[in-house]
Amino acid sequence: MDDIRFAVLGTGGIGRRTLEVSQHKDGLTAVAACDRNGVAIDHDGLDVDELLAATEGNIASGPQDGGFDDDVATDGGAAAAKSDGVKQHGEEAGIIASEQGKPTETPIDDVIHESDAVDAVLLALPNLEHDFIPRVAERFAEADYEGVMIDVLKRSRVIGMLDDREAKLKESGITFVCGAGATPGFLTGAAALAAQSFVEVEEVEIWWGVGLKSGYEDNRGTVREDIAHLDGYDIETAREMSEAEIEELIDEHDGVLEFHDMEHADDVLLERAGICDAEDVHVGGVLDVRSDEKPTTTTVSVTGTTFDGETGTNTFELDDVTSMEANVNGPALGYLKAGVRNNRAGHYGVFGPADLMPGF
Ligand SMILES: NC(=O)c1ccc[n+]([C@@H]2O[C@H](COP(=O)([O-])OP(=O)(O)OC[C@H]3O[C@@H](n4cnc5c(N)ncnc54)[C@H](O)[C@@H]3O)[C@@H](O)[C@H]2O)c1
Repeated sequence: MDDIRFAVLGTGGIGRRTLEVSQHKDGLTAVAACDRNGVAIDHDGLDVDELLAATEGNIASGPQDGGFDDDVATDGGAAAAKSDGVKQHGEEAGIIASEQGKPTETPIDDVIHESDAVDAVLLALPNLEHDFIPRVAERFAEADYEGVMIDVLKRSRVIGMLDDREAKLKESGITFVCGAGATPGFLTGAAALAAQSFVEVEEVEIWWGVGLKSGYEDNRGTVREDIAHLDGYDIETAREMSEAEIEELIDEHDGVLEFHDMEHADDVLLERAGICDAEDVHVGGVLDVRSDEKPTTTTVSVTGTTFDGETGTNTFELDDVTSMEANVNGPALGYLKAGVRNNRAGHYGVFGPADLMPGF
């Protein structure tokens, strides 16, 4: 495939790693990156090493602003976080610490402005407002962007919000690949593949384990969103929590959070690919922020009936040594490349990870 020029929106825990992993893949050139405070653009290719070094331990994390009609980078809770002494927040954080970065109040619009020279945009933005990512997609469509957009969002309900905008995206020439991280994403694709033995799928069980000790500082955005899946919490309460409140909650659980029946889009993404009903998909897992070792092995189990009447369970298992960062960003970039192949073939609209696997 020809060289792919790509942009990353959001250079927090995930976006930084996307840039890093892209250096190990053929044909990918990062030409733009932004966070809430700044933007870096170089059509000949960003100096990724410099950008990563400048933002190491210094990401502009925290809840995104709620301003949907523009992308004014208000502090969105970062001031509260700063007063808690968390180093990666504050006015000087993130991309503007890089010599390639420029401060801006309109980081996403600045990337949209350059999007004629961009083949793919990876959205590693927070999902603490359900329609934030769909609205960003719409803004690219309104600017007649032609190319790929891909996100690593988790919440089931967001897929419908993207589908609602599909006509606009198609008209613009956008191939939007949604839910293409680890889960949903990698594991959704694995479930679609595992389902091929069966003519009828009864159940899909996804059980993940993540150990984040050395990556905890960099992944606070993800941890905050995961907290919204605990009993008694939702996206609004998680968004409003101070860093101190999050630490308190983590202390109460001795650093280990266990999740059941998560609203993960694997369910709707498998249903829209015709594999099973959304209600037959169950996602849960264990997050340990005090150990690098996975607290449990990540597995995908697909139970179904074969054409000749046998009932069986196909299981896909990740090695415990593969990190969350490897399992989100490798697949995200793989799905980005699959998206570009489709876009160049004129396939526009909204696609899930299971749509890019063998059909069912
Ligand atoms: N599907 C999966 O397997 C999977 C796994 C991990 C994380 N995620 C998701 O990835 C997303 C990113 O997580 P993270 O840990 O990198 O978060 P983070 O908080 O570390 O990073 C978010 C980035 O977005 C930027 N940002 C916020 N508001 C912005 C705005 N208005 N304009 C421009 N930039 C803005 C921030 O400055 C930051 O750089 C989350 O939604 C998380 O749930 C998905």
